[in-house]
Amino acid sequence: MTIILETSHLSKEYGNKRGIRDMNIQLHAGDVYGLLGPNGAGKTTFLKLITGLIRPDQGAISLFNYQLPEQFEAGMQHVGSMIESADFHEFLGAWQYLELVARFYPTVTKKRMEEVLELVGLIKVRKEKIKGFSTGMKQKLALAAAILPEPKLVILDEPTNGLDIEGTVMFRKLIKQLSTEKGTSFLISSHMIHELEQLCNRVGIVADGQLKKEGYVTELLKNNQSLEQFYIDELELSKEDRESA
Ligand SMILES: Nc1ncnc2c1ncn2[C@@H]1O[C@H](COP(=O)(O)OP(=O)(O)OP(=O)(O)O)[C@@H](O)[C@H]1O
Repeated sequence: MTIILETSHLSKEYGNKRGIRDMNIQLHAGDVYGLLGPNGAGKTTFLKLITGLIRPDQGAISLFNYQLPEQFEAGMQHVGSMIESADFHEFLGAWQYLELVARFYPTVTKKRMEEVLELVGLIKVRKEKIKGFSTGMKQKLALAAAILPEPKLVILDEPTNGLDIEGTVMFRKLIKQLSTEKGTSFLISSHMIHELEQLCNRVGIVADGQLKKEGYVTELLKNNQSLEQFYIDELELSKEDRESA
């Protein structure tokens, strides 16, 4: 199995002593890996470290065999990401925004830009200014930008936040399609357990800034009635550990 992302002992502590500690995660090519955890567990921090938005205090990140942060650009060339609510230039139209993103990727054509807008359901409003977009529409545009250069790995932080049912179904179909037809790998953070159960082949449970457990969804489901039950049991164990420490 080809390892496309590996973190070892990745740690980041904010001024308030919160953050993540000793996160060791491996992603294999073709994985749809779900990072599950309650609010404040450290999921976004982990994804920000991998995408270079913040720097680690300790630990190593290898992305497509490039070491971060030293070889950041080379490592990120096959990665598309959507971390927290995208910060858009609101005066631009959706099409103009994608044109701006496309400047970083010489291989992206106008046809590809139309294709991604069609995929996320924004083709009809491509000329409208982002200022007038709803949260869900902005989320869809951020997703379009993340998949625009046909990356090998797509990193998505809470991607269905703000999406309606139709948008959520679109998002799920898109991930399945890209993963089965193009072999795209995904790293997705969410607390929507049912969503991850349907989408992912592997999940990691994060709580209190640490990776508490991980495994193949099929394996986890063998011993548990549902991923939800497994998740609740793991969080309960982690709470007991904390209380007895
Ligand atoms: N810039 C920051 N400064 C100080 N503390 C921070 C900062 N960003 C995050 N934290 C803290 O670090 C911890 C992990 O936050 P993080 O945003 O990574 O969690 P999360 O699992 O993504 O949560 P959620 O599901 O609510 O988005 C939290 O306790 C949070 O309060």
